[in-house]
Amino acid sequence: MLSVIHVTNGHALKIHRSSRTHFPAGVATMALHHLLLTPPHPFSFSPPLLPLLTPFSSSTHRSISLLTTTNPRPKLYSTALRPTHALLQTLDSGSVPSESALGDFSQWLRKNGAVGSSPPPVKPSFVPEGLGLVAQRDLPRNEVVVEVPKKLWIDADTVAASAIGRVCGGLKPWVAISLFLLREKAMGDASPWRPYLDILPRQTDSTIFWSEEELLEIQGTQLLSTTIGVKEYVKSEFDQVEDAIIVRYKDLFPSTITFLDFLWAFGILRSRAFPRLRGENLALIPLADLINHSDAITSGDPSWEIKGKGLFSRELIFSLRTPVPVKSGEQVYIQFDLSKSNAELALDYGFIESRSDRQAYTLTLEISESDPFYGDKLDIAESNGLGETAYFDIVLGGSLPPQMLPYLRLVALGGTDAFLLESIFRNSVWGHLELPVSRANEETICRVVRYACKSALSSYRTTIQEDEELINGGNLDRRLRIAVGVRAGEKKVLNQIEDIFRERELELDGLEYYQERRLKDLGLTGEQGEIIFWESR
Ligand SMILES: C[S@@+](CC[C@H](N)C(=O)[O-])C[C@H]1O[C@@H](n2cnc3c(N)ncnc32)[C@H](O)[C@@H]1O
Repeated sequence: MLSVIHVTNGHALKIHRSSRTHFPAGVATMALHHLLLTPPHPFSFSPPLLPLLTPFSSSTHRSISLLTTTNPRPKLYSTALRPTHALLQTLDSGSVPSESALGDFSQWLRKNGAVGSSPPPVKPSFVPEGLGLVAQRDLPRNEVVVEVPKKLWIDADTVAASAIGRVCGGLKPWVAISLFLLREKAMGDASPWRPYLDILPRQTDSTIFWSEEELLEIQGTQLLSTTIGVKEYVKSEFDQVEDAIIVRYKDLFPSTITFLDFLWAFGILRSRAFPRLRGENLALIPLADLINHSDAITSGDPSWEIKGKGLFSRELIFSLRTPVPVKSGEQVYIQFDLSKSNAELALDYGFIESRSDRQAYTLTLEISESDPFYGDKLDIAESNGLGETAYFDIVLGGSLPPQMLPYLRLVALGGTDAFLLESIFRNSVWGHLELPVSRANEETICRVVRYACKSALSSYRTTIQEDEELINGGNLDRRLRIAVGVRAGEKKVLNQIEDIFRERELELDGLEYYQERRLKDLGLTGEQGEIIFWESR
């Protein structure tokens, strides 16, 4: 899968395109295993998938055909019920429940004590983003808007206490909760969760739900590789659980559960679980999960907490606050996650932002196993918190991650510079790598990175200019807007990286390298860098 660029000193520097959201066959399982098990981390979605130097591969196309949902998007609105908000009219109505379903849900919440004070500060309502929470009076900053008792959460405890609890014991929480949701859904009226399940969208605009045609709009992007990787991961989890649980305990699962059902459940959990309620703590919190995201909320502080209530604080409740004052009739919003890139927002939630620091590209660098200095380089990388593969997220307008240049220099190290790999330098080598090592080494990294960027840029179907014309023209379908925004953002970051290394290449003659620094330290160079000779009589 990896593209290998041969460098002059006889060993190979592997560099390939990747994304924080890429999943190669080999590491997909591991990386994705953490997907819902760990809190979001910039690198939790990082493994490489598509080689940087090859165009969109045919195997990728096969993966898309295999995994793309072909579900027609159902229309749930009658014309009469269609909301009048301008944006809502352009929303795919398949993602919005009926008014009667919303009424039943509100009643269910009241019955189960989930609305808090009376009258409730917010009301679940139709909003441009589907459903949302609308203020019923002026709300000051930090006012609690929703309190949901634990008995209404859907988490591992809910599954354990249910009829399928005894067969879900060893499953990952997200897999167990997915099976629970699908079984309860199939039970219809017999399920106490029906009012909640009925208001969940059939799909979001997450790229995991895009058609093959829609995915073509992100051809060449890291987002596409990630999306395919995620779907492959969900498929592999489904295949396992299908044999081990669904078929084996047929009596517990009276209706067929398909991969697309399972993917729906995955998408629901991914888009609705609050960031710290993932992994082992994964939970769906009905009502609170109707809160939408706004980029106008710039504080990263979580707007919620779990606290004890009732006699001796025994009952746990999920409490959601408004991070800013909200006027009556306006929607309450929170900030979902400041650290997510547009690709992550698109994958998890199905929207993106225009802020430049959401536009990112992940370079994946690797120490080749065929490198004659593989062992030494790996040892040095590991001593500095990196590994055989390292992922570097580069943000539009931001500088290169501090460890990227030393790692690049390490990977490219060889020839007459290889002495730095000897064990006597082990404690100081990283310090040396933080500065240019030699002209040959610095030239190699510039050449390789520039080549990698150009190759990546050549795999997109459109130019930045074409994308910008589309964006400025307006009237784009929501998914196309996401596609165009993400592909334009990736290309801008790639151009930025290319520019950095082009400029550096022009400065190669003016840089100070290891040998000059060393001579200087020993007092063997003059003011102008000339070498001082001693003549013996
Ligand atoms: C936690 S749920 C919020 C409730 C959701 N609107 C619904 O109808 O059930 C997150 C989902 O809401 C939608 N959403 C939230 N904030 C959004 C925004 N700023 N722009 C577009 N869609 C948004 C996306 O579909 C996202 O996956």
